[in-house]
Amino acid sequence: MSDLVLDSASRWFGNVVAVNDVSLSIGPGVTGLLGPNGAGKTTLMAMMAGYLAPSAGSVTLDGQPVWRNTAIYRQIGLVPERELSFGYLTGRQFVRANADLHKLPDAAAATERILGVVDMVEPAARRLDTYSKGMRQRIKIAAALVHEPAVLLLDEPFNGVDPRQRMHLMDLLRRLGDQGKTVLFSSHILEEVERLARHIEVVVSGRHAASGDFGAIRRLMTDRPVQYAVRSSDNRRLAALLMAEASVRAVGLRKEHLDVQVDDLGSFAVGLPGLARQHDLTLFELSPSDESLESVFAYLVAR
Ligand SMILES: Nc1ncnc2c1ncn2[C@@H]1O[C@H](COP(=O)(O)OP(=O)(O)OP(=O)(O)O)[C@@H](O)[C@H]1O
Repeated sequence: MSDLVLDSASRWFGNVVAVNDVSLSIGPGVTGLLGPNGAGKTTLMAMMAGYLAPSAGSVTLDGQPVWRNTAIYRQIGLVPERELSFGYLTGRQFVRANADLHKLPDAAAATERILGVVDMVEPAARRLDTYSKGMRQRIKIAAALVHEPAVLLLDEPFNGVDPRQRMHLMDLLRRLGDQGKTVLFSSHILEEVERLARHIEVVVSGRHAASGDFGAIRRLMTDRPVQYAVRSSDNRRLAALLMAEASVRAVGLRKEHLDVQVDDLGSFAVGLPGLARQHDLTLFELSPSDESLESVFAYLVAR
């Protein structure tokens, strides 16, 4: 099974609400936790791993509360975003220390086994401070998996990792998901999440904003109204023409340009040049005015 369930979970720090009334359920396979910086992803993962108590609501694994539950800690591995602070240890010593902390009956064998899984047997004799970013991620994953937990949580595992190592890491996580582990990784990059996750949970400003497979999330993001700045040889006349277009939701006449809110991006972009030509207008500029990821997320929250 291995279902992680958050039920109206909140976490605040003084008067900062980092996680606000989040309810969601994460099962076996790979799930992506998508959200912009500061959305509360790290706080959510710390609560899921039992490192932080929820201020309200609950976090359970297969019905058991995670917080202060040693039996449940054995079922969970967390790969934090922060860098390793034991650069003087070899990869093998670092993983072994984690095996010892878990009091594994054969810590040496468990260490060798997991070094093999993450493909780090050969570099394991070297010090951590000689590793590339991708290798550091893999050794952190080995340390989080050495006790064979059913759940693996990874905070921004691909940040700063080069493309080849990223593929390697993605393959590893995919394999773990296929083996039936519950794998949850956070990211602020939609493309990254789309490539790997069977299921996506979106959080924005501490709130749960959306949930679904990548098709559903992509549709939510591309079907949203988009605002364009348009400049032409006669903005006033173009505004009147645009108002009659089905794909246009609103037009604002500014000093130098038009703000055009578009529902259907595809047909607007295809139709605009023809419309201008037909009425002898010249287009000088067509540029999206709110394409930041933050605005996409803001739309999802406001729905
Ligand atoms: N220990 C803390 N004390 C005070 N505020 C905190 C603490 N931890 C997190 N916060 C605040 O809670 C909010 C969510 O932070 P969190 O780190 O969980 O977000 P995030 O989505 O992981 O972002 P990032 O990817 O930038 O780390 C932020 O406003 C942050 O400043």
